[in-house]
Amino acid sequence: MMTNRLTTIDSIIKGRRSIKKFKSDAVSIDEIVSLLEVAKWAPNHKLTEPWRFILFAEEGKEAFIDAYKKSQLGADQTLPEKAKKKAAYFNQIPLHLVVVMPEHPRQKTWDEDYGAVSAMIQNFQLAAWARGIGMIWRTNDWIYDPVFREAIGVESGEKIIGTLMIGYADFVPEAKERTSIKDKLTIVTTN
Ligand SMILES: Cc1cc2nc3c(=O)[nH]c(=O)nc-3n(C[C@H](O)[C@H](O)[C@H](O)COP(=O)(O)O)c2cc1C
Repeated sequence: MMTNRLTTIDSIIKGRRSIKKFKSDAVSIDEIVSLLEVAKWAPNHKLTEPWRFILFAEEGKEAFIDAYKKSQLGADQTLPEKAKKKAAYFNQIPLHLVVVMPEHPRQKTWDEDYGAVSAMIQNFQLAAWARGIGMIWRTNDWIYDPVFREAIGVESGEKIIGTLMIGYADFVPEAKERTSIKDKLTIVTTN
């Protein structure tokens, strides 16, 4: 019994991939909310729960894409071809979830909060993967752009940790090799 459970957890961790090609099928907002309810059980020091989320779904996706486009306008206020293509690609993705962290002024707490949000996001990715939902965690340059931040209502003193682009996978890429832990691990057994 225990072995089976561990095998399942291990295979979800190892089998999850970042997804870039999605089916057009909608993902239920309620399901995302339930997955976030699961993911919130991530370790977080002093229970700061240092996260909030903005979910862009249905017609709301346009607000996300408009914010992206606004951040990409050239000096002549035109949208470069590359950004137009990206915007069209984003439009095909069922959901966009922006993860936001309050930036604590104390470095130690900031570091702990960033660790907690990262753990929360990975919980979310894994819980979603176990239910057949894929995503990619993106940290593109424009999430740092004040134009994008303001357009989606991120306040000063908040950091966008990433955008999660979510849907059912249309293509699951091959796993990229990981280094053997033997090359990364020092074991100390004597004093
Ligand atoms: C903090 C963080 C930021 C990432 N940002 C991007 C990104 O901006 N664009 C992208 O294509 N992938 C991004 N990724 C996904 C990684 O590239 C991906 O996890 C890695 O290539 C391994 O692939 P896998 O997740 O399928 O195992 C990010 C992952 C993390 C953890």
